[in-house]
Amino acid sequence: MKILDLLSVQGATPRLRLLGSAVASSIGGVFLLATVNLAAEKMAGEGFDQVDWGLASVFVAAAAIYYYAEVFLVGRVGADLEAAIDFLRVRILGRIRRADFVLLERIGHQTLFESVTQATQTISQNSQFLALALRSGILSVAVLFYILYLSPLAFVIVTLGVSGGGWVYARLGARLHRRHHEMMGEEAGLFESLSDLFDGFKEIRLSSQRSADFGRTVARQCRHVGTVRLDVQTHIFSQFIIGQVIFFLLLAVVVFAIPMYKLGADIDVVKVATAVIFIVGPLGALIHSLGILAASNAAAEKILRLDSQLAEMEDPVEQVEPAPLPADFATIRLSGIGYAYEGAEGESGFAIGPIDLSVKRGEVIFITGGNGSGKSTLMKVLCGFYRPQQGVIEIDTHPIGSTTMRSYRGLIAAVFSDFHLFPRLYAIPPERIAEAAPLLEMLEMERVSGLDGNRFTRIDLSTGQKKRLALVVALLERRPILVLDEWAADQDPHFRRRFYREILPELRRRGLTVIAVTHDDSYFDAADRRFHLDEGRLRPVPPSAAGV
Ligand SMILES: Nc1ncnc2c1ncn2[C@@H]1O[C@H](COP(=O)(O)OP(=O)(O)OP(=O)(O)O)[C@@H](O)[C@H]1O
Repeated sequence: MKILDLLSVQGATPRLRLLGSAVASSIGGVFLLATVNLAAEKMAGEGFDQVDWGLASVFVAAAAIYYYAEVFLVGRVGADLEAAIDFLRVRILGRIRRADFVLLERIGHQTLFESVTQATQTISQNSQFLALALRSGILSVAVLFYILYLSPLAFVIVTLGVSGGGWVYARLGARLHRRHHEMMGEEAGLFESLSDLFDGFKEIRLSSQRSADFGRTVARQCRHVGTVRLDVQTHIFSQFIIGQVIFFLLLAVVVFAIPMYKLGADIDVVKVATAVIFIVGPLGALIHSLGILAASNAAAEKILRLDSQLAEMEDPVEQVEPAPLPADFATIRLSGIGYAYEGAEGESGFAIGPIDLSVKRGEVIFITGGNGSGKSTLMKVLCGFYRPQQGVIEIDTHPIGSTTMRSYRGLIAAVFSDFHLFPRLYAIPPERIAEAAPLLEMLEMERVSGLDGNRFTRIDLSTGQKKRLALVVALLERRPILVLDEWAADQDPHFRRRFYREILPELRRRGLTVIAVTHDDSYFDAADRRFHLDEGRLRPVPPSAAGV
């Protein structure tokens, strides 16, 4: 069971603790049953005015063992599972941070998100059912052994009855599970339609035919959800009733069938009947919790699979101590750089290169190119996310390889076209945060947002405004190379002008090397040099050339 593997992720102790307390709780339970039976037998033989204090003490001790083992079991398993989930979550987040970029892109955002949030939530919410299932299973087996002790024949009969009943009950449970899934699917469809109603409100209002058709579709969905839900509730109720009937049948076999076939001499019917009544609770709990545990088990499998997948994806660059690069470097050089995506089966993927580019420190370089010409791909190679399959990147005479890659990445600050603005500043020392105010002013953001400690006071802004804040963060990092991918595309004409005519020259004055992807042909003169990318090939554009 994957959920048990998950429990042992930090060592075998939690698993042993779980097993130990489940066994203790079951022993307590069986002792309770045996003492009641013994006391009843004594009373039947010696009269009702006799209290056997010895047996009463055993009963109290068994009850105490049962109680404490149960409390410990449920509390401890929850805590152990929670600790295992925390441990794995942190490990997975760390492995994501250190994973190879290309492989991580392949896994996809959705899988990562589901595994780290939804799957862990499913396990946390149902943690007590693991304890319940284990304790109920052991207790049921222990009671069966008690019946075996009372009479081997009764044991065979009850075991057959319990197995048959369990099989019928489990089959009903599987059908219920399927219907439950169906119901969740139908409900998800209904929620999707509801969010369509809000997101597509304008489109729906614009066309009365679409509005009427949408209304009919949603009404049909509502009716269907209602029908499936009713069916699920009926299934739950009939499963419960059938469970009760199976139990009564088992009791009838013990109380009527055994004496009828004159087997009573061999069997103490009253004691066995008490044991059967006693076993019903744990059996019901076992079947119920096994159904719920299936969901936790699937969630545990998902997390553990992702964890081991990520373990194999660790970027080799993260495993070596980075070698430093000269802080006062003069040139970044790309020589014969080539990178190709893996294509679909039998086809070759998009490729860039061979690319030769040499950028002097303090230069402002523009890169232009049509849609799909490979600009973002080149930026990812330049930033060291994609390792070039051919050629070499050099900082002065230092080639960038596994040992220097982390130091190289540390020279670059960037705002990508699909940038993310973090609501707080990470790894910016407190004394440098004061530099944010003039930067916010330079980017005309001082009245829109600001910093409260290391958090932005507002980030629910337009894309252009968020990009300005992302540039503030990039500049606060004080790295010598600034990479901007279509940064000005979302700015209004006034600010775009300000960016090319005032901000870029100011960045140049500060000594920053700027490599910017841009389409703004009115401002091409703001660059020291311009290059054009066409189907993955980079060529220099003479200063006199207008447009592309
Ligand atoms: N992860 C990927 N796997 C396979 N192919 C990719 C991947 N990312 C991009 N491509 C392909 O590479 C080509 C170049 O994409 P890229 O994003 O580098 O171009 P771009 O010049 O930045 O385009 P745009 O200006 O439209 O953003 C496209 O054909 C794209 O489909």
